Order: sequence, then C-alpha cells, then structure tokens
Amino acid sequence: MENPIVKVEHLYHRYTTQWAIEDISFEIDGSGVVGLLGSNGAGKSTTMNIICGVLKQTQGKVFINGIDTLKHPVAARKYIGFLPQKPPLYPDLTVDEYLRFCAEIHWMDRKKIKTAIGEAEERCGITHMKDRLLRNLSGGYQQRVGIAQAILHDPKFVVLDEPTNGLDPNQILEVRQLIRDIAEERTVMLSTHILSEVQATCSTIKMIEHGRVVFSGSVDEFDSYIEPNTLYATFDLPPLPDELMAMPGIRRAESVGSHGVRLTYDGDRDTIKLIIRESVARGWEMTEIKVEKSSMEAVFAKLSGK
Ligand SMILES: Nc1ncnc2c1ncn2[C@@H]1O[C@H](COP(=O)(O)OP(=O)(O)OP(=O)(O)O)[C@@H](O)[C@H]1O
Repeated sequence: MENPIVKVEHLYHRYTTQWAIEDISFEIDGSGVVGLLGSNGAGKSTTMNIICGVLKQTQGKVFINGIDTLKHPVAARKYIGFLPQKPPLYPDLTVDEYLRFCAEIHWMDRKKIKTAIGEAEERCGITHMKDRLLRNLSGGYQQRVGIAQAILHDPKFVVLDEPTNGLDPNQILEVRQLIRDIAEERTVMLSTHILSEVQATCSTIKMIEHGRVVFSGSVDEFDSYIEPNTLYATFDLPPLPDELMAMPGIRRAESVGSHGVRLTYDGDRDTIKLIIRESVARGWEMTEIKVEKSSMEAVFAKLSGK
C-alpha cells in the first residue's frame, strides 16, 4: 500500500515552558487543498514549520511519503514545497536569478533547472516579470514568485502559510485561483484565519486551537457542525409571529421584511411539515421554506470555545 503524503504522529512542541502544540496527529493524502484553520497563536505556523523541517519538534514524528523527517530530512524535503508566512525573497535578485538560487538549494539536477524555472514562471503567470528585480514587484507578484519557488522542484506536497495575507482583493482572487490550479495534481496545505478563503479554496479542513486538533473533515462537514435550528419562510399572506409561536416545535418567530419570517425550531422535520400544512389550511400562501445552516464564523467560534 502507498504511504500517505503526510503523516503526523503525536506531535508536541514547546518554545519555552508552555506547549505551543500538543499531541497533534493526522494524515493527508490525495490532491486538493487542505485548510489549516485556527485563531491567532493556535499553533498553525508551528505545525507547518515542523512538517516542512524548518523547526525541530520537541516530541512526535512526521513522515513525508513514508520518510521520517528527523532521520532523513534531505530526502523528505524533496517532496515538500514551502512558502512561509514571510516569503524568503531577496529583493536585489531578479525573478530568474532568485528561482535559479532556489533550484540550487533544492539540489535540482542542473540540466533540468532552466526548463523547471520556465514552467514554474509560466504556471504562476510571472514569465513577463522574469528579468525584474524582486524589490520592484507588487505584493501580489512577489507572492506568485514565492509560490513559484515552492513548486519549482515539482513537489508532491506544497505548504503555504497565510498565502493571501497583505494582498488586495484582486490579487487575493488571482492567488486563490493559482492555488486551486496547482492543487489539481498535488496536495496543498494552506493556513488561514479567513473563513471565506477556506470556502473559496479548500476541500478539507483541519482546525487547531490551543495547540490541539479540534476538527478534521470536509468543508461541508464543518458547515454542518452545528445542528441547524433556524428556518426561513416567505408567505404571500404572512401570519403574525405569535400564530407561528403557538405551534409545537417553534421556539421563536420574527418577521423579516414584509413577507419573510425567521423561525427557531426544534430541528424536527415534522415541525417543517406542520408549518406547510398549517400554511395551506389557514391560507398563508407559503412561497418558500428552507433550513438555514450556521455560518462558518459561528462554527469557528464554537470550536475555538469563544
Ligand atoms: N519563536 C517563538 N518563541 C516562543 N513562543 C512562540 C514562538 N513562535 C510561536 N510561539 C508561540 O507558540 C504558540 C503557537 O504559535 P503559532 O505561530 O504556531 O500560531 P499560529 O496559529 O500560526 O498563529 P498566527 O495565526 O498568529 O500566525 C503561540 O502561543 C505563540 O505565541
């Protein structure tokens, strides 16, 4: 059986006396984008830095494609591309010079470097900037160069620490599209605390709080983590909220505009059926009824204990 691209086993780290992360374990496999979520200081960067071999864990193991990162760090790193929170760019180099330098520190085969740089530049939409000094690039282009260095050696696993931080809204959209593109043929893990970013780019989520994994699953599972208990209905001849509150299973009712009503209910499908029957019987002329899920923000707040 093939090894998962990443396996983290009982990972602990402390910088000083307190644990920054405690007993983190997970596996990641297949292509797509995994979102690493968590509040400020939750332990995302610590986890990513350890996985990428730039920080040595206090305890626990990381395997990249089955390779133990402590025993064989150089072999493991061949499979990893990493864009840290602060991209390691050298402002006095041109894009081409910088990517050549990165290829050399990845010990890439010299004969393949030129082609690899050309491909990475094309992929990241920076070919026309290849002779520009990095200091003269906009934040969005600098981020693309950072992503280009992370995919230059064609790694199976790419780690991006807050890749859209500091970009303007247009640059954010472009970089997210680029991330989705590069995740078509490899696994990408990105950290963020922007929930719309997770919805726009990720297929699965791992959430860390106080150094521990508090959620692991699909974006849909995250969305449905809080049992939905709100209904939204519209009527051509809406009833008074009190009429709805008198029905079994309805806890609250409030009017929204001239035709809408938001209802807090007991979560039972029979309550929805009852509202529909009553609407017909009493001539309220219902035009829509839907279950409203909790927002990602509400799920995030619940999981982070806030
Ligand atoms: N070099 C360091 N020395 C001491 N403590 C540190 C160091 N780096 C991080 N920490 C602490 O470790 C904990 C986890 O930090 P980490 O940077 O991993 O969190 P994060 O989830 O990436 O946060 P953010 O979203 O703010 O980047 C925090 O309490 C942080 O203060």
